[in-house]
Amino acid sequence: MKNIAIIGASGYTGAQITSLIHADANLAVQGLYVSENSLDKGRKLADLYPVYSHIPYALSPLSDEAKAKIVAEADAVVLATEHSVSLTLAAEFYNKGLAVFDLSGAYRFADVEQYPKWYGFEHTEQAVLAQAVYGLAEWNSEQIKQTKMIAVPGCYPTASLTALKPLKPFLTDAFPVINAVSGVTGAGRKAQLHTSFCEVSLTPYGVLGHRHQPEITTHLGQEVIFTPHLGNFKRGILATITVQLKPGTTEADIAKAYSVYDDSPIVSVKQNQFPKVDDVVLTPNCHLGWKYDANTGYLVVASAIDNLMKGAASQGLQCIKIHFGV
Ligand SMILES: NC(=O)C1=CN([C@@H]2O[C@H](COP(=O)(O)OP(=O)(O)OC[C@H]3O[C@@H](n4cnc5c(N)ncnc54)[C@H](OP(=O)(O)O)[C@@H]3O)[C@@H](O)[C@H]2O)C=CC1
Ligand SMILES: CC(=O)N[C@@H](CCC(=O)OP(=O)(O)O)C(=O)O
Repeated sequence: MKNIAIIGASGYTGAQITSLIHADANLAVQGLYVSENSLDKGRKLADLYPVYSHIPYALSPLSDEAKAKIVAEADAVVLATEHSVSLTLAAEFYNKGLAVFDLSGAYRFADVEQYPKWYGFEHTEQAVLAQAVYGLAEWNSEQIKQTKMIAVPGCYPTASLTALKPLKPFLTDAFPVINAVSGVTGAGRKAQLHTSFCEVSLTPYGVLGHRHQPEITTHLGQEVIFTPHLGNFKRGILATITVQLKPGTTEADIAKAYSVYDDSPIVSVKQNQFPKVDDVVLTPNCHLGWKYDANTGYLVVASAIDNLMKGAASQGLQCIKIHFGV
């Protein structure tokens, strides 16, 4: 049995991963934590989310005593906190010997120069960063076993990289074009004008400047054009990707490339049939669908995930289970 502390447990991804860990026979919840001055400290998770009425734990403030208790009792921490909070907490717990599963972007780039540009801070924890592995579970399982610092990928990069990585041998210099729509939970639980009911419609944002563009580029090893959109639904991401493949690439080549997922219980692939967000919401699954025009060399592949599940919490759980071998 592995004991897991969840920090940021009152947020959308934190509550989701709490429910997954609570349901797992090989894992136990050491405790749920929020910031020291949180308005929710002392409240039960079930009071915030009645859907989790079966989960008995209350939210504790992350005081120095709470941190000492985590170090004494837990095997790992999940950080479901914003990037700058994860930056320091990850190093604190990693340096005390715990495994760290960070859902934020604070450890996803090996190159420290990316952080001021995309996250607005200097990376102050370079020794820990050097140990970090990108937790794209289907691709990096060996490294996830071997390090205690796992940077769980972002939601859009998970959808995009799962679709594009098998195609790597067939890519040319032409940038894949990724158009992706996310549900509003992607922006987290805190109140913000642009995510309020009357404001949400369907619109692109972060055009030619979203931090997930360099994340996808880095972990694909190829430049991409990435345009996210906010849609008027709660959960889920649909990424539709258009890419021109090397001359001579055949349908059989593409089918063979995607057969890398044949044994995956999570990723399923269909030819000439496209996924729907509703079919993956509340599941850990990624559904891919592709169609290829051999005359022009253009391939369209669509990738659907639940942003809070495969895009964060269930991928975090995959990483925990791979890391601990449970
Ligand atoms: N939402 C999504 O679809 C995805 C999110 N992510 C990433 O996961 C992380 C969490 O996102 P999300 O769940 O949406 O965020 P939320 O805003 O919903 O939740 C943030 C949580 O962090 C807590 N928190 C804030 N400050 C501190 C602190 N100093 N110490 C301890 N806890 C703190 C908050 O509680 P309180 O303020 O009351 O203390 C809350 O529980 C972010 O880095 C996000 O970028 C990654 C993939 C997908
Ligand atoms: C709809 C929405 O706002 N989505 C978030 C992405 C959430 C996520 O995956 O991101 P991290 O890289 O922050 O972990 C955004 O565009 O910033």
